[in-house]
Amino acid sequence: KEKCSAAEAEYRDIISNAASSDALEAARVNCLGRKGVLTELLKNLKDFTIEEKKEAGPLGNKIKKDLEDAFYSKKNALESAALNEELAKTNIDLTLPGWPVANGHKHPLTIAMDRMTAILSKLGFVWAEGPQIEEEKYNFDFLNIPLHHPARDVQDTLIIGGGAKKGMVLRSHTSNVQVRYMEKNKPPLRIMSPGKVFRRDDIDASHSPVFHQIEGLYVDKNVSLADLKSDLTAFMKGLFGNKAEVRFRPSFFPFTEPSVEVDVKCVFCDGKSPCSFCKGTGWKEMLGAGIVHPNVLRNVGIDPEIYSGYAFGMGVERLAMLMLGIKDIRAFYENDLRIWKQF
Ligand SMILES: CNC(=O)COc1cccc(Nc2cc(Cl)ccn2)c1
Repeated sequence: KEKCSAAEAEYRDIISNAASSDALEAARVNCLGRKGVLTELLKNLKDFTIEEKKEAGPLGNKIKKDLEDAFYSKKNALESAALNEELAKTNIDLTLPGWPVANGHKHPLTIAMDRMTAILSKLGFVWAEGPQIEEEKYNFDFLNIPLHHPARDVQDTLIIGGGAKKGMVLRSHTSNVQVRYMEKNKPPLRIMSPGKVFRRDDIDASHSPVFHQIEGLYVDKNVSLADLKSDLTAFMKGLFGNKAEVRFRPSFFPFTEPSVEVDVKCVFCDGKSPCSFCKGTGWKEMLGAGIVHPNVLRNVGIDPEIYSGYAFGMGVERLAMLMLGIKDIRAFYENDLRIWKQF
């Protein structure tokens, strides 16, 4: 009993004065290791009587446990002291938050395009694509746009040079896809053609030489303005919500007769207070449409006596600017993260 207490006192002293974890570990082995001082002392227990063991056993184990705890807590203290000393030397503040990980997201034009094509595909329109560099005949002639039509003037359309590319233009709408599709497929057909289109426009807040459009075309038997009105109303309600009000106004396009402009009631004002969105008219023009002109059907070999169809076209930037409240079309192409981080 005296020897154990003496050993305990001695090692408590060694522990409290231990200057390094190596010295501490060496002392632990000397005391509690296989050949340790205390281990050797406790081996004497086996020669004691049952009575003596009853008292000495628990006492010996308590001393052993207390010393183990003392070694352990001193080891912790030495290590954390060493770490704090290390940290004190550097000026790294470990409590600072980490760098925020910026989550990417789709470009707003892609978001707008996805929304429009998702609604149109639910309305049964199949996605069709075609060339951006197009023959004049598919961009103009087949669409009943006569040679003298201003749309064909060089100031409106980007003409690709002579040589092999003679008579080629950068398409000014995606109608070329519809024309090519009608040449190869017989009615009934119901297609949409999203894509990039080009105009000879100087870039400013509301014009860009490159922008995006979606066109739709439905050709079948007995297609009428009623089909056009119900389908486009569904499309507008899909885009602006079920409560959206839609208005059809007469218009003109060489490739449709009759032609209409489709307006949506202004969502920001009731049309009374002057609002920048609808210029106080209470309505916002969203897309153009019409019944496909019989000449166009004839040009692609579809008999207008048997078949009829409607078509429509809509700008994507226009919708994206409305959806996001963006005033300047150039924002879509300048990739200024200060803008796009807001969405
Ligand atoms: C941005 N686009 C607009 O404001 C108006 O676009 C429109 C209007 C009416 C019809 C069409 N497309 C079309 C295509 C064929 Cl193949 C035949 C007849 N029409 C595009």
